[in-house]
Amino acid sequence: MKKLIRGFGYAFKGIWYATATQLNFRVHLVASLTAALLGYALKVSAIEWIWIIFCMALVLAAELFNTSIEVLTDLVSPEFNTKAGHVKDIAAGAVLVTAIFALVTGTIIFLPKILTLIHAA
Ligand SMILES: Nc1ncnc2c1ncn2[C@@H]1O[C@H](COP(=O)(O)OP(=O)(O)OP(=O)(O)O)[C@@H](O)[C@H]1O
Repeated sequence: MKKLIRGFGYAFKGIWYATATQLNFRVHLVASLTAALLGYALKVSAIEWIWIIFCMALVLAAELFNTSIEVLTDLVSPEFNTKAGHVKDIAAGAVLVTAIFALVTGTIIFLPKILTLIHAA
């Protein structure tokens, strides 16, 4: 049990490290909070909540993996190295793919509701 709790501690330490050092991670946190507030305000359905939460988890987890890969790359290859550059670029590309997916999903969920509100006003 103690080991399990210690494991959670390490995981939160990692999340805190990413929050403190990565501007992109903080941007994704703010975007997640904004999506949650929009979801609440626009009374999205249970299925839509699942998609919103899935997008949040996907993007934040991708950003955590990206941060981890950046740290490991800097450790293994502190000097300029073309392959180290590729490793970081590919990891950043993976985050971009998840962020685009989240943006498209958010647009599909929120845009019709926002347009309905605008037309009703
Ligand atoms: N050791 C390296 N060798 C070659 N290219 C690198 C190296 N380190 C970084 N790069 C290039 O610079 C880009 C930015 O790297 P950097 O480590 O600054 O990441 P970042 O996304 O700006 O994150 P952060 O600013 O949080 O460290 C990489 O995507 C890669 O193209």
